[in-house]
Amino acid sequence: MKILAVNPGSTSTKIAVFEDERPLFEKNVALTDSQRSAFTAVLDQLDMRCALISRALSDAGFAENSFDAVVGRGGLLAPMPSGTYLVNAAMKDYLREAPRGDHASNLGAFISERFAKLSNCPAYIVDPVSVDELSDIARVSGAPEIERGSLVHALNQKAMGRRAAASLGKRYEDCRFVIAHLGTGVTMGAHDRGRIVDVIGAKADGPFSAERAGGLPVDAVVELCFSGMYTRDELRRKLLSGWGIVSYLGTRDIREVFKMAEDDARAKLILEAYVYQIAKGIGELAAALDGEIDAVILTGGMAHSDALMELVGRKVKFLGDIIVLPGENELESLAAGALRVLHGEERAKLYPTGEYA
Ligand SMILES: Nc1ncnc2c1ncn2[C@@H]1O[C@H](COP(=O)(O)OP(=O)(O)O)[C@@H](O)[C@H]1O
Ligand SMILES: CCCC(=O)OP(=O)(O)O
Repeated sequence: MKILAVNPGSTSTKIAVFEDERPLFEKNVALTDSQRSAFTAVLDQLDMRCALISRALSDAGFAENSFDAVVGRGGLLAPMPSGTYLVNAAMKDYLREAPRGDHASNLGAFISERFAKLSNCPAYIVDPVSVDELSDIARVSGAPEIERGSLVHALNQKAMGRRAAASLGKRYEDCRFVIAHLGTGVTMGAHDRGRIVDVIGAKADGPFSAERAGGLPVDAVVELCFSGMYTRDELRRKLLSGWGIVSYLGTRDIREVFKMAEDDARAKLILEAYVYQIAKGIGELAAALDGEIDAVILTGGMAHSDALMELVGRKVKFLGDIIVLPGENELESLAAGALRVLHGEERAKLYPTGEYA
C-alpha cells in the first residue's frame, strides 16, 4: 500500500510517502513569510500549498496518481472521538465555515481530497486537533456561559504516549502522563490511561508559544476587544499567529532566541518567561492527575533543542521521570491510521458522529 501523508502546519506543509509503514520520502515544504501573509484566510492557501506539494512529489520522482490512500492532519472540527475519518461533505462544510478558528490543519482534509481524487483512492484524516476526551470536571470553566473544551495535538501526543509507554514496558492505556507538545504552537495534555482528560489549549490558556499569547488576563482582553484598536478578525489572527515569542523578538525559532539571549537582556527575559510558563503548565496538569504520573513527556519540534530541554527539565524534575521525544511524528501516525483501515484492523469513521462508515 502506498500512502501520501500530509501535515499542514503554521509555517510549513510536511509531506511523506510510505510503502506500508516504510517511509520512502519525507519533505518539509516550508512557506516563506510572504507566502503566508499573501492570504488572509488559511483555506485560501490551498492551491498554493498543493502546487508546492506537487512540485516536491515530482522532484522526488513520485507520480501524483499512484497512491492507495491520502491522509491529512485533521483541523478545528467539532469535538469528536479519536479515530480515522473519511473526508466527507459535512467535514468540508464545517471547515469552510471555520467556527472554531482559521488554523493550518483545516487544510488537511482539502489537500487530502485533492490528491486522493488524482489517484481515485480514499481520503482520510486521523485524530484531529479537535479530539475531545475531557473529563466532566475539566469542562467547568467558572463561567456558566463558557465551557472548557479540547484543542490539542492529539495525533502526536497519543503517538508519543504509546512510544513512551512501550519504552517503560507498559501499554499506553495503563499509563498516566503529562505530555507537552512544544512546536510553533504549544499544547499539553493530561493523559489518564489512554484518554486526554484535561488539556492546556492552543489559544485559551497556559504558556505563550512561538506565535500565540496563551492565557491572558481576561479583563485586559475585554478592554482590548472594545478599544477599537483591532477588528474582530484582526484580533483572532493575533491570537492564533501574531503574539507570543515572535511579537517580542521577531522570530519563531527557539534556536534564534537562545542566540539572541546571549547578549540581549530582553530576549533572555522572554526565554526565561517561556520556560517558566511551560513548567507552570506541566505542574498544573500533573496536579490534575493527582501527581501520580509515569512520566512527563516533552515533544514537538522545540524538543530538539537540548538547551530548552535542560531549562524545562530543571524546573519540572521534581515531578519524576522526564522523557524527551523530539519532533512531532505526525506523518508516521497519519500513515498508521490510514493503514489500520486499509488492512481492516479498524473501520473508518464518519464525521461528525464518529459512526462507522
Ligand atoms: N533541530 C532543532 N533544534 C532546535 N529547535 C528546533 C529544531 N528543529 C525545529 N526546532 C524548533 O521547533 C519549532 C517548530 O516546531 P514544529 O513542531 O516542527 O512546528 P510546527 O508547529 O510549525 O509544525 C521551530 O520554531 C524551532 O524553534
Ligand atoms: C490548534 C491546536 C493545535 C496547534 O496548535 O497546532 P500548530 O502547532 O500546528 O499551530
